[in-house]
Amino acid sequence: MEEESSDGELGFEELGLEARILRAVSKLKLEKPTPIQLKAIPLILQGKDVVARAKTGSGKTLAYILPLLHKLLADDPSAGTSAGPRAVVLVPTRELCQQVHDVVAKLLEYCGRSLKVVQLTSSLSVASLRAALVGPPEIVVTTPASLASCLSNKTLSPASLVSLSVLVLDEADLLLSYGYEEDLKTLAPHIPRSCQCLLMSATSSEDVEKLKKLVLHNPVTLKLTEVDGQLDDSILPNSVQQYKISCKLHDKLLYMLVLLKFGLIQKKALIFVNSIDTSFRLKLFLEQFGIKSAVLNAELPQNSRLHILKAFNVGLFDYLLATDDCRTTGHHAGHNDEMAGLKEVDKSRSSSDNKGRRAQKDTEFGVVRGIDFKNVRTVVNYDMPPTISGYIHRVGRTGRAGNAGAAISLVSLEEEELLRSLEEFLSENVSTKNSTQLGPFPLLSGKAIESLRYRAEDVARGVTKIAVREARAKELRLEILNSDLLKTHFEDNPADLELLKHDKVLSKQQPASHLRTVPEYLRDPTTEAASMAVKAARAAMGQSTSRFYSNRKRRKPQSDDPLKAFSAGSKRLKGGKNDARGLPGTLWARKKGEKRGSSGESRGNSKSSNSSRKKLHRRRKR
Ligand SMILES: Nc1ncnc2c1ncn2[C@@H]1O[C@H](COP(=O)(O)OP(=O)(O)OP(=O)(O)O)[C@@H](O)[C@H]1O
Repeated sequence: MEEESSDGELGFEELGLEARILRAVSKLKLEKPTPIQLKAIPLILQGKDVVARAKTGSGKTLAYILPLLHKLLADDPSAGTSAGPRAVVLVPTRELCQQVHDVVAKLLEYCGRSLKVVQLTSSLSVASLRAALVGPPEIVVTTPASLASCLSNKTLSPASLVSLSVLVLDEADLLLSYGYEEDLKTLAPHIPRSCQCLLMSATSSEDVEKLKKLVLHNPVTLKLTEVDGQLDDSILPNSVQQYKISCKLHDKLLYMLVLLKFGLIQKKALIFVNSIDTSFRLKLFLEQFGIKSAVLNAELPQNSRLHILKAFNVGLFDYLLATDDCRTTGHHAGHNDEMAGLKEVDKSRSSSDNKGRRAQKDTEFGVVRGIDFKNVRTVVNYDMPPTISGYIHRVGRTGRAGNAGAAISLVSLEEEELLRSLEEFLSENVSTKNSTQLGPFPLLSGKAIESLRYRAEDVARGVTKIAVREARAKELRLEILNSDLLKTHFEDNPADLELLKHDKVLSKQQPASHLRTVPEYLRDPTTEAASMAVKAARAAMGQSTSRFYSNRKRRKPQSDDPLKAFSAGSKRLKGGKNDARGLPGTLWARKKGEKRGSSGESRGNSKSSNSSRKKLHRRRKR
């Protein structure tokens, strides 16, 4: 990789990790450490407190987990059991608890030694917390609130933290904005002085500084800028191309329809909206045109959310409409401070109101922040996020681990101010790399938009406020009904993801069949060529090797990008209309060997799950 290429050809073997970990890494099919892993792992192995700041999707999780496991595995098993956990990983959301827990569990399985890892979240009863802490487990993954409540309700005695040898604050830039300041202050005095503390974050902010002071001792600070001694200030992966589309607010449904119906964006796509109602409006609208999608928001029960994330990750549906928790209704952050967005968020959440909010709403939930979505090729901002940090976290859900991705923002007149601030921020804070600029989206022609306008406006009129309210209530009812059953069912059959469909049709009326296809007379040859370009790009999979896998310097020809090679204003693709060879080496090609719905999870163990399946189906029919 050009900008992120790292120290020569160093591999995991040269970082000082022990053999069992190296075996696990190779089973995970990781070829080379990412830049942040290269820098952080040796320092952590030396026992230093480390603050690691690296962009979204850069592999920070393994940067701390691998040396953490090394340290625990190296301990003498004959030394007897310790009073409490040896390592605690603090994350801001339950989804992240699950994610980090799963990564650790997988590695431990491959390492072949039975260290115990548990996750503690506030959804667990005191009895379940007690059961989880029996042993005690060597590794606990939790939110600050859950750990603090374990201490206060005595499920974990403060004295047992004396055996703590590693504490990790993951997604540190989010921990305070999620309202955990008081919890962290409660925990800090119980952390032994000898405990090694690690702080991982995608961005820097006053919050990160505060946390650093609260728990770290004389840490080494790593910023991506310092990796390789190269100037790389980007806070977003350079493999993500950013685009903007200006349109009227009431035309957003139409624009979205054109992008999806004409296949102008690469799947899978994560589409962000700022309110739950908007996500249902969009869903109801799209399903009239035969385009299925699922919604994800903080209102859904936790089991459903986890299931939706898993189903999306394995490719059971292509479009996920996510309402993220922007935590502010105010305007964007000032552009001079990188994390001003988060500060603004903080102001809106004084610590005194955190407890109240937690009771009303599931605040251990962030929909997407830090979540490692697999193979998301496009992020769409249907609504512009109200803060710059929100933009960075959204866009960071694509282009992960050096894969190619695109971020497209639909910008209405009302949102132009936000866009201006964002662009100003990017130009002031980010180096001149092309990926940091928002260019016009080239595959969309005025003709394509007008061709679907009449139909779109007609259907949009039918998606009334009442229809949205009903669909939202129906979805919630169904998901609550499913939630408990999902829990027991998936404990027994974790791979049985297809059992529930999250992209089911919610409209009362079945979509009209004539809206599913675009008739010949509405088709626009230029847009069809653009659509073919996208398809060809997708078909040209296997050409793109993750940037992290290669330490060799690679050239990235601009013309490899179909969005650059093609403009809706021109009639032809450079390199031939249907010529997949002339298409995307980088931007839109899928990762080698990647197949739809085959991210390593099988499609279900049908025998053992038949009765649960029937039960679930009976419930859903009712
Ligand atoms: N050395 C590696 N080679 C290839 N892929 C890797 C490597 N290390 C991690 N990955 C993959 O990169 C993806 C992103 O990693 P991770 O979730 O740790 O990113 P992150 O830096 O924590 O991002 P965020 O700040 O958004 O949470 C994951 O799918 C992970 O499996």
